Amino acid sequence: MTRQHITPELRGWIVAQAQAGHTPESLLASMRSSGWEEDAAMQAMEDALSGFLAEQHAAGGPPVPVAVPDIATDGASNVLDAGDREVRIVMAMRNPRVVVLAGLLSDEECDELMQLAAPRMARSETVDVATGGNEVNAARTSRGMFFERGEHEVCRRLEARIERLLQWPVDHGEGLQILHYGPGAEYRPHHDYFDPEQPGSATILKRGGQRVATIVTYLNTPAAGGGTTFPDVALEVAPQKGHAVFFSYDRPHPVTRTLHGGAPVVEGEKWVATKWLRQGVFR
Ligand SMILES: O=C(O)CCC(=O)C(=O)O
Ligand SMILES: [Fe+2]
Repeated sequence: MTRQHITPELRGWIVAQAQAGHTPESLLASMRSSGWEEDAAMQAMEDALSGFLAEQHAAGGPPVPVAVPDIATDGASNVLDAGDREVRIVMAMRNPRVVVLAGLLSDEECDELMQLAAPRMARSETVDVATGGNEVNAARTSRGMFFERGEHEVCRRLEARIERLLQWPVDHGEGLQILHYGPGAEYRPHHDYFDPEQPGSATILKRGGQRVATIVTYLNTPAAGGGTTFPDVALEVAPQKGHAVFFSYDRPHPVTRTLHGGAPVVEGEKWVATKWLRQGVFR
C-alpha cells in the first residue's frame, strides 16, 4: 500500500464528516467512489482523525482516546460465555459505556470473598494524587482491603472470567479491592482514572499506565440504598448479589461521563469487589 498524501482540505473534510456523525463506513464509501483504494483511505482517515485529536489535546482539549476493554453486547444473545460460567447482560449503554451483568459470581463465591476479606478490612484509603501515596478520605466512608492478583482460587476464577469477557489480559488488572459499607456509608462521586494534572500521577502511572475500565461486583444485596450512581447520565445501578457493573473510560477526562459513586447505604450493609483494568502490565 502506498501512503497517499492527505491535503489539508481532505483532512478537514474527514474531520467534519466524523463530527457530523457520519460512520467510518460511509466515509470509506465516499472516498472509494472518488477513486481511493480501501487501505489508503482507511490510513488517511486514521491519520486525519488522530492528527485532529492530538491538536485538540495540545490546544488544551481532552487527551487522545486509547483502546479500552469492552464487553461484546451487540450479538443476538444476552448470554455471555465467561469460560466456566454463563453470565447475562442486564443492560448496556454506549455513552458512557456501562454494562450491567448478572451472575458474574455465584452466591457461594460472593460469600467466600467476604469471608476471606473480613479479617483484613481497614478504613478505605484513596490514592493521594498530590503525592502518589495513600490517604484516608472523608468522601469515602467504606472499609476496604486489596487482594493480590490471583491470591486465592476464588480471585483467580473471577479474574479469569473478567479476562475472557473483556478480552483484556489478566496482568493488565490490579488485584481485587473489597469494600464494605455500613449504614450511612458512601463513596461520593469520583472518577477512577488518575488525573494527569496532579503531581503524584506520574509515579502511579509508571506501574501499568492509566486505569481504563472498572468492574464492580456486588457481593451481597443491601436491604436499602447503596446503588452505584452515574450522575452525568442520571443512572443508578441497583446492587444485587453476584451482579456486576462494568464501565470504561478511553481518556482521563470528564468527557467520558464516567463520574460515579456508591450512594449511601440506607439499611443493612453493602459489600463489593472492584477490579480496575490498566492500559499496560500492572506488577
Ligand atoms: O460501591 C460502589 O458502588 C462503587 C465503588 C467504586 O466506585 C470504586 O470502588 O471505585
Ligand atoms: Fe470508583
